Amino acid sequence: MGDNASMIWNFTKMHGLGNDFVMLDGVRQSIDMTPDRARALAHRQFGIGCDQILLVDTPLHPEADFRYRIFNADGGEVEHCGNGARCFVKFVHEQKLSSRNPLRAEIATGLITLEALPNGDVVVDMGQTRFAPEDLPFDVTGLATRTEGTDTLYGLPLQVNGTEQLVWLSAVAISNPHAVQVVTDVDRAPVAQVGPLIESHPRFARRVNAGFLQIVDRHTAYLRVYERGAGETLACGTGACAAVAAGIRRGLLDSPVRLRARGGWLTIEWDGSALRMTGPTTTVFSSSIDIDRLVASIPAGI
Ligand SMILES: N[C@@H](CCC[C@H](N)C(=O)O)C(=O)O
Repeated sequence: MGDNASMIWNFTKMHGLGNDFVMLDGVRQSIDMTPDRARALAHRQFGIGCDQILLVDTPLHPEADFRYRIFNADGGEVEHCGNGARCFVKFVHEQKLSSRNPLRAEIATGLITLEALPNGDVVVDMGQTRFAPEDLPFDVTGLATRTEGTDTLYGLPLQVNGTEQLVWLSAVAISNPHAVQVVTDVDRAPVAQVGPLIESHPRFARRVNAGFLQIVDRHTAYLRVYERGAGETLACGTGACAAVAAGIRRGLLDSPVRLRARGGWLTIEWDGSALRMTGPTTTVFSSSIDIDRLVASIPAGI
């Protein structure tokens, strides 16, 4: 158990398809998370290194087994995390916080159900999917629109290398905001160049996760995501759900969809309301860290 005075935090490093996490048990140790602390833990050179931090805690909701909070590598707290949700289940079971299966977890936007399968994969009922621009929020005033299937696409003008390009985006909220574009070849998609322009575009008041989706056939797709607050990751679970929902609405995909992220494969099922994500999780190691010493060790401006 962590000692409050010395600020030693026990943690476990995990990943879901290479989207990596520092997992913290806030049930048996007292964790006061701040943006500075989250950034220090996530720092690839000075800290442990991760895309996100998950803080597991006792629930406030009477029907939940646990509550967990999610922090991006930039220190910002966010609504949802698909790969983190799967890691949460394995973490709770391995740390013997609970042997319950399925589990009910409280996240910032409500309750979700998660289940460990006999093969070790975890299936997550991802909760509400929304498509109205105000759900992200996405200010679409004056933007060109186009209808494809049952989806509305918004033409976002971007300056790329001094040239204006119109990028057609599906708007999807899986609690957290996603802007998905279809590309012909995900390996050649300009994720590093265009991703940050979309992620921080002023029309997305809370910024956005930018997805690049390649359709392979009606049940197979490839995806890369430039994540809000973390940059391109090897996989993004909510991004996968958003991309599949957008692909189905656009008439390009049918459920179930096998989706390949750079770090591996997920299965996404969507019947127009319930959205389920199934995939693996991995525990890397557990250790402990003096959080205040870590924060103090990072030079200003880095
Ligand atoms: N990697 C996650 C998503 C984490 C949050 C995201 N970067 C955001 O800011 O909304 C996933 O697997 O879903």
